[in-house]
Amino acid sequence: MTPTVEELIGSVTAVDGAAFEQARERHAGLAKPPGSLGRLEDLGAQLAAISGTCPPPIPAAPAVVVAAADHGVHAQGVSDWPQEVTAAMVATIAGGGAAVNAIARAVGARVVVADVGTLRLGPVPDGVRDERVRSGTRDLTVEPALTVDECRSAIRAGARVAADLVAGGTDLLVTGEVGIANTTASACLLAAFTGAEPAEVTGKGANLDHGRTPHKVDVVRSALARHRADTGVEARGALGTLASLGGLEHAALVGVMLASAAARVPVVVDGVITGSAALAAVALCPDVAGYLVAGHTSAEPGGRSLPDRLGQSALLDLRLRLGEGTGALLAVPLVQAAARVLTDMVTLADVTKSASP
Ligand SMILES: Cc1cc2ncn([C@H]3O[C@H](COP(=O)(O)O)[C@@H](O)[C@H]3O)c2cc1C
Ligand SMILES: O=C(O)c1cccnc1
Repeated sequence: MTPTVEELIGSVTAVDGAAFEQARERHAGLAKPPGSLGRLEDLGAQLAAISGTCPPPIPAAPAVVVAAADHGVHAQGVSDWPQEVTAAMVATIAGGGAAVNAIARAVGARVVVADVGTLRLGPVPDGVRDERVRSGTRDLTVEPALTVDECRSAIRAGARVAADLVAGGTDLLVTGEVGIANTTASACLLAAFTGAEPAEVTGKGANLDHGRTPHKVDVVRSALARHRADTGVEARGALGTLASLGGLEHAALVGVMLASAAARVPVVVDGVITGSAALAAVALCPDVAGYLVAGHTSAEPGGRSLPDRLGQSALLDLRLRLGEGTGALLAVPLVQAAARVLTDMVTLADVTKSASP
């Protein structure tokens, strides 16, 4: 039985501050000038806090969950791509030919693509996990994109996928997504959860014609106005806000993050889309924040929203703006290296012992 959203939230405990301090102390004594491994030292300490052990386990079996769904807001002309591209990309990922597959192979990660709500007439193809909640969202400029019940179902779907992976040995989760028009829903979530102005978090997504970005900003602004007039972010709470403005893939990724955190498994977060889902997850369950690693800084305008909220610098900045989990996957070797440093290195005392005559 999949836990309810409240049960999922209740099963997440804060990361272990004592293990964090132990890792900090260990780093100070390793065979290097203290602090010289910079961001990698912070990451190693975070991994220790997540596992509650120092040294932390070295992640050996990473997996990316690519959650896929369509968006009613596409009707507002916010993407230059037809919605059929979402289902086509899902099939491409299942066939192993997308960017996420190439990069996952390079870093030794498993790829799981889950359809949580693409527009499709036929059955979900082989190799795609069928977790469909409904066919796309409603137009979020007109009405809430999802009912709270639909949002809960999508969160639970994502949690099921993550829990199954963890049960099968996955020890590092990576978030990915596809969904034409989902950078618009993401901009709405980023603005709602950070208080940023729509123009600060709305970009060209998958190459929206430059002249149409101001229209996309207007769409985000009117969606936020509609949402506030409906009931307001405060009144609806994090779940209501996610349902009102988010996509099925955003909600599913919230479930992935909750279930991973509940299992004390780190989650590497990708760009603005999975980042906006992460902001929703943290708003729903603040203890999730300790389990999240900002994989890279997306080149989209909202690329720094999640790293800033987590108080982290993202691990990579490669000017990526694709999604699918690509940037987060590229950061996987850094996560493994951060754990390995704490496991493999000898201490400064060992070095000075061997230096003495
Ligand atoms: C062929 C193709 C592959 C993609 N893979 C990820 N995205 C990315 O772009 C989409 C969001 O951009 P927008 O909001 O502008 O539609 C999402 O599917 C996202 O995953 C893709 C987009 C396309 C076109
Ligand atoms: O940062 C992302 O996740 C992103 C940016 C543009 C298009 N698709 C995804």
